[in-house]
Amino acid sequence: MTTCVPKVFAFHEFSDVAEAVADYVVYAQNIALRPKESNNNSKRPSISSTSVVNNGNNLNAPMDGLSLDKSSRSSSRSSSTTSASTSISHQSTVTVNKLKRPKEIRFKIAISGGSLIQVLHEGLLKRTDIRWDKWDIYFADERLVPFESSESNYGQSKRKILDLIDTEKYGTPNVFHIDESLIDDPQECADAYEKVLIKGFAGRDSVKLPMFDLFLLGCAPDGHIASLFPNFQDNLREKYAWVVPVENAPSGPSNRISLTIPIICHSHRVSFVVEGAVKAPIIKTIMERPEKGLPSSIVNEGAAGRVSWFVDDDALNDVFVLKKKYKFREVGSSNTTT
Ligand SMILES: O=C(O)[C@H](O)[C@@H](O)[C@H](O)[C@H](O)COP(=O)(O)O
Repeated sequence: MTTCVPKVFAFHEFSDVAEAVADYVVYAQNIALRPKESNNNSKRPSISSTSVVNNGNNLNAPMDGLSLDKSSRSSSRSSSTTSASTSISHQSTVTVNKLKRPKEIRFKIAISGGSLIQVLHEGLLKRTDIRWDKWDIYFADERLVPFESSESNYGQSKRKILDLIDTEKYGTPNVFHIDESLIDDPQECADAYEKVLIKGFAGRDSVKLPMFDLFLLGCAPDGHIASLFPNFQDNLREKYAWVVPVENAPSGPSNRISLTIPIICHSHRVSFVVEGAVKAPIIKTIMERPEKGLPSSIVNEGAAGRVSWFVDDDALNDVFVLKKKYKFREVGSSNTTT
């Protein structure tokens, strides 16, 4: 493995980490939403947007009128054939075909569990420039426990972030969580979540691999990221599956599912958020000994140039790495290239 040096943004305090991460999230959001939005708005057919999961309540609703699933697409095709007999419906069919149903631009983000949820709670909820109604939120991994458990990544993010959004003001994000009824069967659960991803990204990237605008990860003291553990080589080497089942995890709930390394590394941006002295030894290994092949080192290498670390000074104690000062953007700005 070659040595890849990611950007490492260092902070004195936890609250500074939270503010910078929130700033970076908004920056990624603005980049994702800005470029094509003005092009598409004028041409967009009047098909209204409906959430897949509004705060996680309904996984089966259609994603939105502009990103139809396969069955919806084929039914719209067949209705265009049958409606060709009247000039009005023919006209509207032609219009829709001409416009090729431009996809609504969404900000697609994956988040992990653990302390990251608290970081996002502190950083995001006070921002006034988050366009929550444009967010599609997925989970980097999930512990297979009931949502009401404090160990559930979705459950925690719902309680600490999603339920606290002022949705009257900012709208409601689409939230894509696992199927809670499958928590006793990791393989089934992983397969079902992969289907959720396929549906959510259909058409966007030809579904070769989903491309998240931002993939947010923590890193545990044992070196696991998402639910990819250092010694689980099969999972770390997985090339084809987007989501893998994890059994007998060495820490926390033993059954989990996790998005895989190729999905993480295919993201536009990948950020690690790590704080606390307890993390210093593992950060030292990740940064100084990439040849050990810890999951984070694999991502540093696989997504080279797109990886940033938001770390407090405690977690960087005795770590030999070039620290950068994080430069806050102006609200609404997306004019930097980090
Ligand atoms: O479900 C999980 O286990 C998490 O998604 C995991 O990958 C987390 O990010 C790390 O364990 C770090 O957690 P802490 O930040 O709480 O140490």
